[in-house]
Amino acid sequence: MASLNRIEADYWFETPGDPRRTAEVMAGEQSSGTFVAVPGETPELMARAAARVERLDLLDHAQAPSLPSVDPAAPPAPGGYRRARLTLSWPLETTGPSLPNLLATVAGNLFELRQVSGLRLTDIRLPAAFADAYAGPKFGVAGTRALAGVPDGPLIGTIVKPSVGFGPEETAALVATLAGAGIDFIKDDELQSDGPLCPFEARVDAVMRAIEAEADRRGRKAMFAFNITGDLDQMRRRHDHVLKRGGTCVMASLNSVGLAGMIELGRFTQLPIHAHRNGWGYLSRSPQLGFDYRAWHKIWRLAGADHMHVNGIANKFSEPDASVIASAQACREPLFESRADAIMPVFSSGQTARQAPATFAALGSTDLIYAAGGGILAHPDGPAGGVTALREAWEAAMAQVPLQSYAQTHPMLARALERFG
Ligand SMILES: O=C(O)[C@H](O)COP(=O)(O)O
Ligand SMILES: [Mg+2]
Repeated sequence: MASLNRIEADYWFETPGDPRRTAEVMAGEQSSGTFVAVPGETPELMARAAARVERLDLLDHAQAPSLPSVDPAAPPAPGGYRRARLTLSWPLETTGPSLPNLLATVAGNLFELRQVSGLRLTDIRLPAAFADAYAGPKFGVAGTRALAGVPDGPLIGTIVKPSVGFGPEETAALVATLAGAGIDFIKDDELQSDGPLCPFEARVDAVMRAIEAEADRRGRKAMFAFNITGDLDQMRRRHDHVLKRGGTCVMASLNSVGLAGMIELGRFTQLPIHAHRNGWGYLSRSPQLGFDYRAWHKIWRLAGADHMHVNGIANKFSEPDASVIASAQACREPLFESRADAIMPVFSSGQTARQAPATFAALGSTDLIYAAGGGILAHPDGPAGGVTALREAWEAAMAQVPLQSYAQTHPMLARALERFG
């Protein structure tokens, strides 16, 4: 982010009223003002504390409001619903470099304002004081590669599936097979943490025995992201247990642990944090409401996320490919000029060998974790065949050889293409 002494936030919004007046309402609501003038809101106070409208670009009109209004029976706005792009700024002095208070400021009581019929936070830019206050990712791309022993190329990964139901030993047996096949990365599914069916510590112990045994043979330790999602004490205890057993990654569900949870984990951790974004749909699925990933991910990355989920090309959800790639590219851009803080985008959701070429072509980089759950485990020759097939798919993608041609001399890839056609 550029060097600034004000916080900046970009929005897309839609309004039945005058866009300039709406922008001023947003700035007022989120700084010194309220719905009516109050004593003390002097020009001097506003000069030091008020949010400022930095830029307003008018866009198209919509015939109908994108979001329901307070009075659904109200007649349509005579001139239609004007859309606009807006940049607001705030003096750093009002919030200080505090992520939770930043969130309440740039994404607080805005989305429900009656003056808007659509509102989306599209980006944020922060003063360097935030870089002093938050260390950001401790491992990022380089640290993850070093711990996983993968100096270049994608990290080929999977998710333990069935997501829940296996006990510790069944999980470890699957992990032994995957590690034996040369996988780089495995994660718990977000549904698996510390239930009685698969207690956390027993799972870590069994899985790490399998991983260490394979690491002794191969000289390279597969990275397993153990899901430590819980309250603060639980997360600290689980982190320490993973560390003690030689594990190299912990995972947390961002929307479950919340921002304070992630900040605390970011400060505490001695391991990379694999940040799962489950729940993202309720923050983003309507294009006229919520967040762009570019804005949202910056907050969690600054809090300490080293890997962040971005969905995947031709995913099993509803997100278009262009949006997935924009998210992944955002993870690769530095947050601050003063430090290298790129993080690993995690492509995951219905990924198979098939999407490797398009992913590589669109991203133009192999700094990613490519995690295929069903796409590895449901391979006709079993999970080991799935790992081999996915690696072959990426070899083909990087060499720009069509998958079908490469499959002629790579039977595991050929079987994957048949299975996931
Ligand atoms: O947590 C995840 O990333 C998903 O469970 C992905 O699973 P899938 O590869 O089987 O879709
Ligand atoms: Mg999952």
